[in-house]
Amino acid sequence: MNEKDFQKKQAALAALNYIQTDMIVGLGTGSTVSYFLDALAASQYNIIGVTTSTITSQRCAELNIPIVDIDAIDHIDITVDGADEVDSYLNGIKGGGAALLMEKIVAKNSKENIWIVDRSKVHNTLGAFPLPVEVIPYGSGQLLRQFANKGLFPKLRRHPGNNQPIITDAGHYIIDCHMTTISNPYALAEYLESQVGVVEHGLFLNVCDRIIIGDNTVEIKERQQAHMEIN
Ligand SMILES: O=C(CO)[C@H](O)[C@H](O)COP(=O)(O)O
Repeated sequence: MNEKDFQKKQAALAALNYIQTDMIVGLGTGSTVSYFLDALAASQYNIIGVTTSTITSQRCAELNIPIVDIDAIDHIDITVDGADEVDSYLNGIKGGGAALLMEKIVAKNSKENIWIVDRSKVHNTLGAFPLPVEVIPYGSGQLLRQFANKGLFPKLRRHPGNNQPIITDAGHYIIDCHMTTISNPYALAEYLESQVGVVEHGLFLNVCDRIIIGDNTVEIKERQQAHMEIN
């Protein structure tokens, strides 16, 4: 196991400390969450999961973790998810695994959100990781043009093998915006949310309550209060 995977696993194991029997647990998507699912399946906790992607549902089936439809429950106690990048305010970029829409729906309906990450994902400012934006296929070429004019350096995400556009679980495309630095994530989120054809974006602002950074010694940071950019 390489250093990054070691850190992911350490963070995932530490997240188990926040789980209690009978909880309804939101289950994110990605390789870090996969370590968490392994740990959860091996634990004594009797939980019900709410999944954020087909792939996580499949992993739960393999591991015998019971899951429930999000609309069949009235609350989610806690969600454990990964992230692609996190800043010092615990804001983040998600969607590297194309699951950002369901991840955001589950997160917004959770009483508490924990992100588990390796140290390479923690930066002062967001933008090093390309920002995924989930869009309706119809008119996506127009959005690509608008985003380019806005200086967002957009690129339609395609399968490396056949070069076809990636289709999300909800049937949408992903446009990755390669900006390098996002100076005002709040303004960018507002712009993206105002564009017709944009379904959701990967900026998760004031969502994460606690981040667990895996390392030889696990570091845990808690969000103190909502952070708002003042223009
Ligand atoms: O947002 C996500 C999927 O849409 C993942 O949480 C994110 O991509 C992190 O993945 P990994 O744990 O594999 O690095």
